[in-house]
Amino acid sequence: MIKISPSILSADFSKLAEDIKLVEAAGADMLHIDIMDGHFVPNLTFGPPVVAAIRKVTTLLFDVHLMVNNPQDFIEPFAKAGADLLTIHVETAPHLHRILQCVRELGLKTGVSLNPATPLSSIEEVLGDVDMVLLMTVNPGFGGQKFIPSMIHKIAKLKKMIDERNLKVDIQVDGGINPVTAREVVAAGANILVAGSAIYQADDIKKAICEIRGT
Ligand SMILES: O=C(CO)[C@@H](O)[C@H](O)COP(=O)(O)O
Repeated sequence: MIKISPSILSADFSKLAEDIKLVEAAGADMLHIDIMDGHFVPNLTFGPPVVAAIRKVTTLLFDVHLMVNNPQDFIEPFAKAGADLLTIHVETAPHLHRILQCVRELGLKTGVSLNPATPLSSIEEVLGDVDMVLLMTVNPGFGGQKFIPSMIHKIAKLKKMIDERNLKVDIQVDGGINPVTAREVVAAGANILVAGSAIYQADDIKKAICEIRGT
């Protein structure tokens, strides 16, 4: 089953609650919330108070993607704000195992994310400790970028690593996902697709979600 996680980075922030309800009504499986700090990535987005505020308007699972330096400082605040799944970038966490343990102890699902240039070998030792791996298919920071085709091979390689170890780990992809690239990433092994502009810029959001999911 392919799951769709619309990225609110592409929503209209002046009517964020409304835009979240739109994707919920259109059949989204979860909500992708990009947390950017202006250091790890060259952009700024939301802090815990915004996440706590939107927690009141939807029951969608909150898929919180931390693109911040010092992620250990933000785990508890985002857990309290209502995150369900917290994804940490491997590039930001020298003590990755400890951070993931901390996320799990707070009762949240754990994700680990890799930038396009970061090799899969960096997560070999924690693959058994995560619920999800998020492979960035663009360089993180902005919506509306072009999918990087060489990421298809990386997705397939990760799928093989997971299957060979008989693990149940979701593969999420994020960046440049539209109905065309969605087919390619799913064929390679991805099962959770994040999409921002392809959903929020569509005339018919429900149709866009169905087309990306392939239903
Ligand atoms: O994390 C990011 C960008 O850094 C994404 O979640 C974007 O929001 C995806 O946007 P599209 O590429 O789908 O427009």
